[in-house]
Amino acid sequence: MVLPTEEEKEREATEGQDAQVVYGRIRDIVRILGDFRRFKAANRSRADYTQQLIADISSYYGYTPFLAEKLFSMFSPDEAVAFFDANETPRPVTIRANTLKTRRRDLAQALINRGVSLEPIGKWTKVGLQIFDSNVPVGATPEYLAGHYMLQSPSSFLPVMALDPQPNERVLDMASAPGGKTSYMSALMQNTGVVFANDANAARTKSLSANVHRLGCKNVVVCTHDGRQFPKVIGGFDRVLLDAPCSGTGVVSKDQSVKVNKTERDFALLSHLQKQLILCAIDSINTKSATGGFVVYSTCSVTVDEDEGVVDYALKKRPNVKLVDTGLEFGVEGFTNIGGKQFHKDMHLTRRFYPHVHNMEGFFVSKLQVLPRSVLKNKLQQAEEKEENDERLEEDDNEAGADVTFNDDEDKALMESEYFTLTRNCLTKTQKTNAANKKLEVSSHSNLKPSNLFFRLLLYIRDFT
Ligand SMILES: C[S@@+](CC[C@H](N)C(=O)[O-])C[C@H]1O[C@@H](n2cnc3c(N)ncnc32)[C@H](O)[C@@H]1O
Repeated sequence: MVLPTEEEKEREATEGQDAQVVYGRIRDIVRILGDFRRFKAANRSRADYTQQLIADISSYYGYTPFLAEKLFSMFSPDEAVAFFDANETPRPVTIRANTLKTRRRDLAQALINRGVSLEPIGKWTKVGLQIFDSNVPVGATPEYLAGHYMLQSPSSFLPVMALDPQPNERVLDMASAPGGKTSYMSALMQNTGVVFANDANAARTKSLSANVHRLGCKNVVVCTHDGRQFPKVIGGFDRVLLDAPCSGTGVVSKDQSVKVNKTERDFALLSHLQKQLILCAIDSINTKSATGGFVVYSTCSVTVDEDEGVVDYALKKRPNVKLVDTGLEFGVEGFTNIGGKQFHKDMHLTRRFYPHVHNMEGFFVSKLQVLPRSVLKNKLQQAEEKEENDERLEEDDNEAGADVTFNDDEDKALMESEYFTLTRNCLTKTQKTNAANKKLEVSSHSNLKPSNLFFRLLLYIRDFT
């Protein structure tokens, strides 16, 4: 073992003191920004303090200035610091009981007998257990090797609970390795139907296959395609989970490299890929599914560009898709607007999970229902008809004597009206449009006599030939 030199010890001590000073300043600025009028110094603006705070967060917690600012901007200053603090603390170790092989109660008893201290995670899950302490490595107990449980973070239960796959369905897990969610889906479907577990990374599908075998999932087909090849490869699914490749800003406590290894360009490329994948996920749905028709889009990132930004894009590109309730009991509502960006009004139905709020990794979960295009067509038709009707009513309001029923006398009056007194060449474009609208309006009246119709037709031809 190499002992640190006196010089190294001194440097460490100085750095420690420096860090304490920076953390003290972070706390001070948060307090000042919390009641700005009361605490601010005379010559300093809010922007000054905020800039200093972001610089201090970047240096104290070790994020690139770009990422520190990106994450900071999503929260109030005090919540931001709570978020950055929580990323420094490891999350609890948790496992999911595999109901294909055991019951949670039996598993808990077996592990307690081996000297594991544990408790159910919470009321919201019937399969999760939190491990507090253990005399044995939980990743190598006989129960683990026999496939009675999966080491899995609670946040990764949530997309599967939202997807709610049913027995006998046909389900796609588009980006599935190493298979925590695939195996949970398989269990919820009681080993019936089929789960296509896809991942573009062939190396990662090895651990996926190993987990599928260990956990006894017999309804899983493992495949290795770029998700963007769906539904060309295979489509017609009742449900699709897209647990998308992401920057991992929700799992910093597990992987500290996220703090420094993503540039602005990486974020742009990722959200572009996520947008392509979500459209493929939507297009892989059988819109006539009797039981399903749902896509769940989730990420382990908290950045808006990878979450609400992607869902909003999908809603714009696919008008036959709507956001629905995730069915999850907790979580913070997704943003309908933030930093000058406006998202779909239903974005509040999506759910965000944060380490500092929920003591679990940061996660985003959204659930989309994909409707048949015929429903969309009807909806569009109805919307169009409504729009036409509204326009017509508006015009009626604007026109004197708009409520016209036609008879011969009125037709006579009309003959003497603007349509006949103006020559065609004198009509402006607007007048022509008005004239055309009037004629279309007239033609929709049911009490027109054939003679009147003929007369109208003459008018129409006159204006538009
Ligand atoms: C967040 S991880 C999935 C975790 C997995 N759902 C689970 O619960 O164990 C994202 C996965 O996306 C895969 N991936 C990346 N690009 C992809 C693409 N274009 N198509 C399909 N999968 C992709 C990665 O290999 C990675 O395994």
